[in-house]
Amino acid sequence: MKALKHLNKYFLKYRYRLIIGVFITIIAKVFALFTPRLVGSSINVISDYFNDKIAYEAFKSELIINVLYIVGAAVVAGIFTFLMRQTIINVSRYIEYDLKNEIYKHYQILSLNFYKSNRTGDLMNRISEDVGKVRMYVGPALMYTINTITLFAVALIYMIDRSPTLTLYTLLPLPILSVIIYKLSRLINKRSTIVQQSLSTLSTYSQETFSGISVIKSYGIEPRTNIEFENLSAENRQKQINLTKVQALFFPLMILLIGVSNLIVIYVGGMQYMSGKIDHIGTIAEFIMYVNMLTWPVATVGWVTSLIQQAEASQERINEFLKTEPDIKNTAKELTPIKGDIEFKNVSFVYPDTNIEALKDVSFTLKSGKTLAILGKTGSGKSTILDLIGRLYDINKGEILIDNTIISELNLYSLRESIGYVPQDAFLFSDSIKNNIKFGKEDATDEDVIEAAKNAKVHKNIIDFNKGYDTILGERGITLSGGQKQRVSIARAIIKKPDILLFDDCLSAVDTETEEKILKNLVKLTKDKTTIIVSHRVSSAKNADTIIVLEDGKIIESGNHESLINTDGYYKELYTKQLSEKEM
Ligand SMILES: Nc1ncnc2c1ncn2[C@@H]1O[C@H](COP(=O)(O)OP(=O)(O)OP(=O)(O)O)[C@@H](O)[C@H]1O
Repeated sequence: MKALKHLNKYFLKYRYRLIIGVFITIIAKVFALFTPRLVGSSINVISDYFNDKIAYEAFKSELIINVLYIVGAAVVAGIFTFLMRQTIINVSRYIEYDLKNEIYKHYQILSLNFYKSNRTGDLMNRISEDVGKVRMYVGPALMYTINTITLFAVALIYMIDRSPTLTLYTLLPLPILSVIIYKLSRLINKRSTIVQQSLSTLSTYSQETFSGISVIKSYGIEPRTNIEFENLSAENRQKQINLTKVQALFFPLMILLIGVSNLIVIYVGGMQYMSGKIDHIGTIAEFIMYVNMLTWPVATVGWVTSLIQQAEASQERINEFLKTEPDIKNTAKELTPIKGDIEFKNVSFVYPDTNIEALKDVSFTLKSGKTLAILGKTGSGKSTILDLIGRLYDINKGEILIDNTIISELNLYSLRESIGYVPQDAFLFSDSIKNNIKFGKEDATDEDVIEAAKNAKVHKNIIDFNKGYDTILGERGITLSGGQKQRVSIARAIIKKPDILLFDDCLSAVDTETEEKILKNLVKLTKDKTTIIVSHRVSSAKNADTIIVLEDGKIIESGNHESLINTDGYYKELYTKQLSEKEM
């Protein structure tokens, strides 16, 4: 129960609703238990009439009054049972909502590394399935526990009042029932978890094949994927059948145990009536009703126990993430406006998850308003430099200074707010093109959006779509070409008018002519902004104030276009090669 303590703050938050819920439950049960008493006394009236103890008129009026009471008690119990669900189950929905928000908010502050070391499916599971299991504890488990306690307390008073011996015999099979249901519930849960796991494998497999459908089709491997799906599906079917087997045992077992209890009541009650230990025959009917009313709550004790165990395990998994601290911490509480001077002083960086040393002793200075181009082979560490400027990771050695302040001492949100980042792999949300561009600046007007799209040379493409800027993009923007996606992504960054602009090889899918036009616009737009362009093309780098060439995490060349084409090395080689390609 230690993990579940996390929920106490929510119980406290909704304490008034819960207290009302408890009262309502008690009232509902008290009224529900009137029925057996009234049925018992009705049978006594009938028996008295047949034994000539009362006259016909008295018999008739007493019976009618009893029937009216039964109807009245049932109506009141029904209304209060409805209200019981409306209070306690509603509270569980509120807590579920709060807990989901708490987890989501926490996910948002966790660092990139957390997302690298945990699978998306796991993150999703903890916020959906695990929260769902915890809700069963704060809702149904709590409600059934109050229900059972109240029902037992009230019923016991009534039963002992009628016959203590018969009460003992009636209650005897109930603990056995509870233990059996507990064992069965555990088995059901175990098998349900196995079914859930197999379902999630099945859906992950289908999701992946749908996302990669073009690869599957172009390689003609549909039959192979069909067989694999069929195999996974068959495995799932078998697991579902195994689950159904134990589920099917649940109700027959209940019926069997209720039957045994009823037999005991009839036999022991009958014997006691014959021997005169029970005065009225109606008591036997009353006890039969108690058995039927108490069996389900007793069965729920076993069920509730296993619900609590599951909730405990789920909450433990949730707490594990909630307790995870972000690797990147914001130490400056005050906002720190950024001008845009960037300096790397002997920076070395090792990725914590792979231990790859991506940067080795890298130093450069970039004054605010100037442009730096970074070139180098794949895997040489270009994107890593951009990630470090956005403080997606903290460095292991050296110093990164922004406006002469160590990056970790700046307010994290001010730093990121001042950056417009265009990633290598353009990611667009399943939303309209307009909203995807506005993502960079929520209060942007339609004119701002159009201007940004024009500067990114994507406006003409957008207005060619039937719905123009309102065109909805599918998952990962599948309706756009690679180059169009890159340009929408550029528009998203420049609309923000940030002080620092980071372009990570974001013109790779654009033809050289469009690239030229975009670069021309960027020269105007980035005049007074610190800009870093990562590229594999000399054409993107040549206008930069400084160019650095990376190899294996180290700077091997640096200078400007003029100086570098006059020095033998990677840049000159690339320039000559790309120039001859252009001439061809
Ligand atoms: N998130 C990461 N976790 C672990 N290792 C990484 C991560 N990102 C990059 N690396 C490794 O760090 C090295 C530098 O990668 P980086 O992405 O900075 O290269 P790059 O020059 O931008 O490459 P490209 O031109 O292909 O984009 C590579 O060896 C890469 O495998």
